[in-house]
Amino acid sequence: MAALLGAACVAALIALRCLRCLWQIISIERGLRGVSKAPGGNILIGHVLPLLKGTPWNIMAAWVMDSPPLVHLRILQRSMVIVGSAEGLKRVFQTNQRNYVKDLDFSFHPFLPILGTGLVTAQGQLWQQQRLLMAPTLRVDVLDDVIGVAKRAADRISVKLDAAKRSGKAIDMEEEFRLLTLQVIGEAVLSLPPEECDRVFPQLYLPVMAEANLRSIRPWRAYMPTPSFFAFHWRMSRLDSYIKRLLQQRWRTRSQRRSSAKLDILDRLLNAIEAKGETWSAVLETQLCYEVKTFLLAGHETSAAMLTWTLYELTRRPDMLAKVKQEAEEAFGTAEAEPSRQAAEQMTLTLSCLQESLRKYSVVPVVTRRVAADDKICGQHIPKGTYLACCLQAVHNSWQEPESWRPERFHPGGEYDGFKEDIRPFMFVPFIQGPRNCLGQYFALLEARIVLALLVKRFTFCCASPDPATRHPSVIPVGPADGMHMHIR
Ligand code: HEM
Repeated sequence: MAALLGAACVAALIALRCLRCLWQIISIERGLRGVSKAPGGNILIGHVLPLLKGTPWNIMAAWVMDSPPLVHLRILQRSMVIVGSAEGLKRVFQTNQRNYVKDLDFSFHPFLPILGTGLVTAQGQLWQQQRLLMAPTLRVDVLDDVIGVAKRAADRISVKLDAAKRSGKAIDMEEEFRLLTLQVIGEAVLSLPPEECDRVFPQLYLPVMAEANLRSIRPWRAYMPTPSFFAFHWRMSRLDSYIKRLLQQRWRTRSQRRSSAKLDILDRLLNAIEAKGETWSAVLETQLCYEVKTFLLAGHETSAAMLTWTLYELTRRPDMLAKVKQEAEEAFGTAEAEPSRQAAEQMTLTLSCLQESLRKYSVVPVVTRRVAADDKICGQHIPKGTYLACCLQAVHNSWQEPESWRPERFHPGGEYDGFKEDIRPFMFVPFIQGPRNCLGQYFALLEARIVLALLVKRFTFCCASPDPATRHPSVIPVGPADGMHMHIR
């Protein structure tokens, strides 16, 4: 009798939860009545099937461009609104930024075992605290050193390119840029030698990221005890031990390192922590481990994709390539000395090429958020609990002839300058905008300017991929679908 009563209680609790969930769905859906609905959904699973018919972010961009500025859809029980205009992004990223939190239970969920409470996935006070601590290290202090780190990486890749030139074999520049950007971030953050980066990261870090990406589309992989499940946990624990060992050693030797000429990002971070009067603890160690993995994630594939697309586009615009080479000659000279920060920052034409690739290819096509309290976006009511897909790609595609690659758009008096002043920063959002914008944007653009300038100065690249411009259908950051094979002359 007692067992029966217990079972009835459990069943009643489950039923109550289901009813509550249903009520939430109904009230959010009713609140979104005024927002145009995406085509093709059904009552049971919402718009899952139409989204699975192609690349989800391309489909979302097409929907919101057909019915701007907002489109409403449902993914299983989650009501979502696609935001596809600069005005809408301004509300979410800046004007009412605090109301739009990271959706840790949905799109970020598969990455939480890796990123934990690192900066990309942190919320509230912890985020604010960590952002304040880290912003100076990435935005100001380390930038002078990035020039040398990037130049050394370009010198190393040049040895490989020379070998490819002699052999006549095509080389996959996407893969090479991925290794290069990992080496750059490994050296800038942890002073890791390149061989160590090449040894550790492809073995431990890249496979766990690949598994997390797979879990985004097939969430059940996180719960099924398959060989990949166990391999993921084994690699995670080895990666964490490796990073934590480095952290402990650094903390012990921090006073000796302080007098050394070159401080890396970790040195600067530890100095800032010590200056706050903090002592070493397991909590601090775990937080720093998350931050290191966050830098690795945020800082390499994005930059690699930007470099790959820019190199590809330059092979198709000989006039622009000649100007980029000219700029490189001026910055580096024939002796190829390390340029000053000022000289590097004067490579504005190279910068416009990188910016135009970020616009055309929307390397990060969409970022997601959750609405903390009822709000209005572009005059439409958006209820608490709604998920947002901020469609950066839709905004980038609303420029004139969006598929054409024209760095001139970013030159003084170009298309970018022509946008109304109040929305201009939200018409170009590869790094988003506002308080949660990308902390590594200056780092990434400086690194890429140095690498690109040196490579086009030294080599001639000819595309060997049959279909190089096709974007990867399912992985963010978006690179080419099948690598970027090039012959070197
Ligand atoms: C072309 C290269 C890059 C692109 C396109 C890019 C893009 C982005 C975007 C779109 C976000 C916002 C994500 C969101 O709010 O959901 C972001 C955040 C972030 N990025 Fe980047 N990123 C790049 C390079 C880098 C590099 C090189 C680093 C580190 C060295 C970095 C570190 C970060 C961090 C720490 C955040 C989190 C900021 C916060 O939430 O306070 N990124 N990035």
